[in-house]
Amino acid sequence: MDSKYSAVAGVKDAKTNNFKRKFVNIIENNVKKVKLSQPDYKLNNVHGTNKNYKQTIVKEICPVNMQEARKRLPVLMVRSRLIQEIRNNLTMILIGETGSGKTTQVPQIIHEARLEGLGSIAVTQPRRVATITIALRVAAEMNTEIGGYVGYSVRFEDVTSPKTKVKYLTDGMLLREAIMDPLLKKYSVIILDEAHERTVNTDILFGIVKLAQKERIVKKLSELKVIIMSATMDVDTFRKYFDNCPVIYLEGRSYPVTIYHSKMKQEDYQYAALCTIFQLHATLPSEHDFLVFLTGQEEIESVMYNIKQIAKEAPGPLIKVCPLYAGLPAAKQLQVWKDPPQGTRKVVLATNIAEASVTIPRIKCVIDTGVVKERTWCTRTGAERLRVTRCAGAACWQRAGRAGRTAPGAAYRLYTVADLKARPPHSTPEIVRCPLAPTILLLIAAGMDPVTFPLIDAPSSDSIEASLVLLKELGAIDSESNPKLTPIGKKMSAFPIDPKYSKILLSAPEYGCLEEALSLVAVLSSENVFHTPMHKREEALKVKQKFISPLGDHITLLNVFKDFCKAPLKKQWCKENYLHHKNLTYASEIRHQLLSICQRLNLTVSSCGNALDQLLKCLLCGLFTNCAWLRSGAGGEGKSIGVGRYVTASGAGASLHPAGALHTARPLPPAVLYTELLHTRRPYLLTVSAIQPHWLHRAAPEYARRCHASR
Ligand SMILES: Nc1ncnc2c1ncn2[C@@H]1O[C@H](COP(=O)(O)OP(=O)(O)OP(=O)(O)O)[C@@H](O)[C@H]1O
Repeated sequence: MDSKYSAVAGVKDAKTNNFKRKFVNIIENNVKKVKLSQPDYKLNNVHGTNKNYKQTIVKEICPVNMQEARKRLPVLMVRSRLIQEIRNNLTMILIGETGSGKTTQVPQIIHEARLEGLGSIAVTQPRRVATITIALRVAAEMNTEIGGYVGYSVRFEDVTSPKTKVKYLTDGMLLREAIMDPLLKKYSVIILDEAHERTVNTDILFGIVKLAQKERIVKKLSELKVIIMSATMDVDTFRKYFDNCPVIYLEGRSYPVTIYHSKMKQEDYQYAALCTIFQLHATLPSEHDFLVFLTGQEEIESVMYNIKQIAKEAPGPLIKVCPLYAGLPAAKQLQVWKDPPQGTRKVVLATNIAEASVTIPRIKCVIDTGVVKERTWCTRTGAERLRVTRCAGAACWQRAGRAGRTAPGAAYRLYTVADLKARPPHSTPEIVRCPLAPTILLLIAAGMDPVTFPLIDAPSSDSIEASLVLLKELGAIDSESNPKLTPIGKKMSAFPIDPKYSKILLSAPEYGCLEEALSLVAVLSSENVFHTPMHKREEALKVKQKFISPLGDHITLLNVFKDFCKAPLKKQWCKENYLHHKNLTYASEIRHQLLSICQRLNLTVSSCGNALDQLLKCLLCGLFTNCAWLRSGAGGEGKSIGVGRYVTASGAGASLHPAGALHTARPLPPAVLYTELLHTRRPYLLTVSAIQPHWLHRAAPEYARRCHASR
């Protein structure tokens, strides 16, 4: 709320010189001016699982003069040299400025020179939205339909065909393909893009492709070329890891980006962002769209609300605000690529999902707050901590690189030059700060040894051990040393979801509740279904009451999903009930896919009807490590750490989240099952249900014994 008031105060200031004096000062000047030209557009044909939304954005992704623009890209200037290098080397690192054409052009260059031979080209991306938009762009550039020669594959959506030669896919999807075929035989070229991001999946893929290359030589199979790409990566580390492979530096970028730095430290980055937006808004033409980097959904919604309020009074053209964050339904994410009506400025408020790879045409100004919300995991307590932290230098350069892609641009950094210099150049790899059980299961399923697997940066042995213990207790592996998949582990790895969730599905027939378990796991694997707009918060919470179950959040979610499935006019129904229509639709698509895997595995699909405690018992089979007990004394006791009314099995203190169904329950249940333990300002248990403590013994006897012994 504070930010709202300070922002509105900012508007009042904006009408006085006070505002200008205050915020013009934050910028250091260094301007270049270049003329812009406006492209005209045509609509291309696309197909996919959701035709409509892709058609609405494709015209912005594929302007008619695209081929002209392509020719000017720096990567095409060195086309023949690049072809030669790729021919001569099995592995290479390609470094080129943001926007130089690596992601969209290198696969095309390879394909045009037929370097892939009979195989195909895989290009990985860390993020879904980038994967889809880039594939659409490349299909248009190659004048072919998406899903034909060019396709993409993201979780729960595969738009490829046997014809596909250039396939964009998320790193997670390529990892899943590696389980089925660790030698990745259908590919002759694999491009691992945005290597600097160091997601767990990409880090594992580095090892997988390295091993596959060697193995294919030993087995006298066709060779596998590997290209590692980024604009901002730690070259020495990668080069060493890839046996001193050659590094190709690509000079030049599409258009210049002028960088402005704040002259002084900004105490409130949201306020500084708002002021910068309106300062630029008052002076720049409406075709200059803005991209503002913020840290998360709540912050984006709050800034969005403030912009809309301020815009009513501020000088300048009309404003269209577009949010862009991971939890937003895919179709809404893609709306960001749509041009606003003429005379209107688009202001995109994004998290770091828009930081790398993407090109949003018309973005001429990037406003970078310099912060990111980072998730870390504590091996000992199993708690995930979400905290806002300064992003690494590489991320700052990536963000600036989102401007200057279709015309010259500018990046306004709300932090000082000294601050930038003090930042670590690269972020800590995800693999050393995340739970590893899902990844280790995939590695074992692909026949690899998780302990000796070659990694650039190895996670701590504690972290690997904790994950192996969890997999053993889930029944996925036979032992922690020299682990092999059990029959149930093999089935678990068939599902593209966390092993805790696949264990729930595999246990459900025993509890007669697979119908309900499928719905719930689908909803939990989708994004947040509740829509709580800031300005209608009270009303949204009131409407939510009708779904709330005294048993807790899981059954509440199930109630929502069941009613959604029954509603004849789903969109309208969601609107009236403050629910995200797209996220629920996505959940039903996920359910559909999970159901077909269950049917393939011959699982009995039946319903537990009103005996919903069966479902909760079944949930415990996968989420048994996520139990918490009510503290006996007000201040807590024993070995618990931190604050909160509950203590988890690992001794972490936490409170029920205020948005949860059990928050106001009295008396509070003595034991609960939670889906997530999240540490934001304080530790919270998220998506919580009441359970009976003795259920744990049947659901996970081995764990219950260990847990009992240590309590
Ligand atoms: N959707 C799009 N709309 C308009 N232009 C686009 C689009 N996608 C790509 N381009 C153009 O192609 C250029 C090259 O994009 P590409 O993603 O290949 O660059 P890159 O070198 O991989 O950049 P990064 O390192 O930031 O990922 C962009 O700068 C832009 O001019």
